[in-house]
Amino acid sequence: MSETASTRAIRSPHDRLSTTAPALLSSLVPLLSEWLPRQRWFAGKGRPITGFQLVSATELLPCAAGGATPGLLHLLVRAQQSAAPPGAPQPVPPEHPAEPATSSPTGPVASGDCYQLLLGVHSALPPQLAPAVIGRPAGGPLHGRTVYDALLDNRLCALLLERLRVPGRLGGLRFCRVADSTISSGMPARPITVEQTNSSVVYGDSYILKVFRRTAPGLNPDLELPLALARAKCGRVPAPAAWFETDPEAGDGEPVTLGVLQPYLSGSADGWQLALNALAVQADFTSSARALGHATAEVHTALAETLPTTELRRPQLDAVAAQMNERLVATARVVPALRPYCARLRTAFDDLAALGHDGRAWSAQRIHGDLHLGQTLRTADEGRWSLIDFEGEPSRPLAERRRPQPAVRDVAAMLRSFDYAARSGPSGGDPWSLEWARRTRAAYCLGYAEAGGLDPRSAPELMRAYETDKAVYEVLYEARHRPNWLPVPMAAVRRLAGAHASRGAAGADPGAGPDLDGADGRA
Ligand SMILES: Nc1ncnc2c1ncn2[C@@H]1O[C@H](COP(=O)(O)OP(=O)(O)O)[C@@H](O)[C@H]1O
Ligand SMILES: O=P(O)(O)O[C@H]1O[C@H](CO)[C@@H](O[C@H]2O[C@H](CO)[C@@H](O)[C@H](O)[C@H]2O)[C@H](O)[C@H]1O
Repeated sequence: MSETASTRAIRSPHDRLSTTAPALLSSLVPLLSEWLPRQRWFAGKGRPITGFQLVSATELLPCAAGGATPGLLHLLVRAQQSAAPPGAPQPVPPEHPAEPATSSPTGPVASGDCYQLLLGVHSALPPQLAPAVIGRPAGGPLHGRTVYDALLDNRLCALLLERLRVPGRLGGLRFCRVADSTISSGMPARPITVEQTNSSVVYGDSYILKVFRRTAPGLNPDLELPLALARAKCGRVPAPAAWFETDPEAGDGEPVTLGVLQPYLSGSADGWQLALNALAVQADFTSSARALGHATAEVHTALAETLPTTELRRPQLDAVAAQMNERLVATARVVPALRPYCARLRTAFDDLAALGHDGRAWSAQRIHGDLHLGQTLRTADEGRWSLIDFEGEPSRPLAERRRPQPAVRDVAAMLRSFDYAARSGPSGGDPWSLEWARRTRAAYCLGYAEAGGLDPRSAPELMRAYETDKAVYEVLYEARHRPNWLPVPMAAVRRLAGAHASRGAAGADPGAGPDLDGADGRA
């Protein structure tokens, strides 16, 4: 296993780590090799780790031996991985190559995903932190002490909040606070336990800090877009209060966004749970969906007003269609069940490309990029919808996620989510649930158009192409993360492929198409 500690990037307020970086990394390698692949947020599951590179290390609290209090170490570690071992079942490969590594004047930096780790270091770990243990290094500067996931230690999480309250630099990190935000001190910290892509900690009932786990150079859209929306006075997205990033003056290249603190919408419920609750008692969801359509359109309008927009003409539409096609081919290579539908699904992408052939232009803007019911919160008191998690699809490269795109891509993604809800749960996929999905989808589109968004019914080719692309993404996502869920996007694949067949054979079939009809104001 290879190990590289780029000492240039190792910063410590006490400059202790810079001299011990290689020994630190060597002592952590056996621990991380075992612990990292077990984490929900580890993106490279199924491929053996062949080496580590220590990109940066910062002591946030001294980790000196013999102390009664824990130390806190911030690390950025690149995990190098090979393909699956010979003879092992082939894992679903990553959808994209690892994010490009930051260049270094000392030479090329090894490729591989870069992860953010916050490590607690303690001589005598309290028993309640046993689930957080990573291991005990057998040598190096932390020899004999217990290293553990600091984001599960309320005391260390509280310290992180203190750092965010006071803007400034520490080692290789920079802590930033929005000018008019008031963050009180001493709020109790608790990690959240829901399934998520990153790791989040709630402070009191006031703030939530998301710590990005897989990092990439550049501004994370989950900071960029909420900041822009706050500037535009859009009240649909919690406005960031503080964040931290790598300090561009301490390292190379662009800052890497590492974590964002935003108001916690206490007592709110997420749209996924609300939709499942409605389905469980056969309740109507159209008024909620219509209101969610309003919220989505408001966010899109604000994004288009504050951030650059562009136009998609023939060359751009051709490129988008080609990219969708590539993803289809790549997914079918590893999910054989998709293969019989590829030819008919491809017609959706051909129709998208054809839109550019008559000289028309379509507008593109910054969008959410991974909109689904789990990214929506409805407040308990006012019943008002908010949108969260603007990171985009986590498996796509950052540059792609930050590109302007047609806003209907978010609409199509949300329509997929209503379909997911109707096909999950005990009665998933029964006729009543499917009719629930059809009405809910229509109400959402109606709300979106009412609040000024492009009426999705006026862009059926765009909608079908983006819905198909999303279903293909979901096929890969489920194959990789939740194989039991694969039938859900596969049902959509059959429907969307059937939409082509019925269009060719017998004209429009409302049961098989993108289901945009029926928005009859019953919401
Ligand atoms: N501002 C907020 N207020 C209340 N809960 C939130 C807020 N932001 C996130 N959450 C909760 O945290 C969960 C994870 O947040 P999310 O941003 O989706 O993280 P990830 O990108 O890691 O999946 C959400 O599903 C939601 O339950
Ligand atoms: O966790 P993220 O928010 O980053 O998003 C990823 O995981 C989602 C599942 O948690 C996944 O969403 C898919 O499943 C949802 C139900 O669990 C459903 O509502 C969505 O429509 C469906 O796409 C999302 O695609 C993925 O990027």
